[in-house]
Amino acid sequence: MAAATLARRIGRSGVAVMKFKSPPVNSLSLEFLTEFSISLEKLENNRACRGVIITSALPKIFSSGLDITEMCGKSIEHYTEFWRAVQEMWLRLYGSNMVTVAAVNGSSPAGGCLIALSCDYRIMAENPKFSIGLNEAQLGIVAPFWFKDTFVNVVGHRIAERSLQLGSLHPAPEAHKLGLVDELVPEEKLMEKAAAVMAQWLALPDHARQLTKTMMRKAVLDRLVAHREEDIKNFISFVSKESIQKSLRMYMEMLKKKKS
Ligand SMILES: CCCC/C=C\CC(=O)SCCNC(=O)CCNC(=O)[C@H](O)C(C)(C)COP(=O)(O)OP(=O)(O)OC[C@H]1O[C@@H](n2cnc3c(N)ncnc32)[C@H](O)[C@@H]1OP(=O)(O)O
Repeated sequence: MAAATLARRIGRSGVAVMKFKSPPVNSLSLEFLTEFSISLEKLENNRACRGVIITSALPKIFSSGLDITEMCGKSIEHYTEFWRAVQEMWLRLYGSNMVTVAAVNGSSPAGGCLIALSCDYRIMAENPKFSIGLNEAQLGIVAPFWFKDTFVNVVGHRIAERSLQLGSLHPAPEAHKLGLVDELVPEEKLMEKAAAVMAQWLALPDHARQLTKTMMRKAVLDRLVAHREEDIKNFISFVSKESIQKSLRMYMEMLKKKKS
């Protein structure tokens, strides 16, 4: 892979630490997603690895979500490959047998939030400037059903419905109040806390924890597996619309203008 997006380390405790490192904002490009899925697969197949802590090596950003440039002005073939990579990443992470802990050390909109939601436990730095949420509606796009299902499974139907319709990005304290993240800690204590939570989860017998996790998540995972090709077609048809392309271009321009 050309870009070193991730670093991995498996300690004696059987815990890997994955650090997103794709400047400037850890956006989820096709290359990033592919590398992330391959790393997850390798860890999953490594018997020495029982858990993974996911965090960012960049200051202030966990992940800025899907790379919007991958969804702008590209070919049908590219959209197909990109969306399959997004699906693959989620199927691997949400369906992982490992204990997965997100140490959210920065903002985490949309696809970045999905990554955190797909873990077993979320700890966020208690900085009110950091926000998290599925803000797709703000971009004029719609979070697919499996993003929504993952969100509902974490916060419940009512909170998910309101937050999704409004495309809300919740500052860390609000995200904690809503149950979107499980704990807030000072940023400098994030990794120490993640390791302590991991140790607590790993104290249980793997088979019992894994079967329970599968029981809780199987219906949602199976739904995407059964409708994967249809979901790709829906994505292509949606993202190819001129009105959606215009919304995405305007959003990118707004991001650039914000700087000047
Ligand atoms: C049917 C479709 C379903 C799709 C499902 C999911 C959709 C998504 O995940 S869409 C992505 C949603 N993400 C966002 O809305 C976040 C957008 N970004 C931001 O709000 C800010 O960039 C952020 C808070 C993350 C960081 O702020 P800053 O530290 O101030 O950085 P900048 O805003 O200056 O950004 C630096 C640089 O990165 C570019 N950028 C940011 N986000 C993305 C992105 N998601 N994809 C591609 N590029 C991104 C930004 O434009 C800047 O570029 P330059 O101006 O060229 O430096």
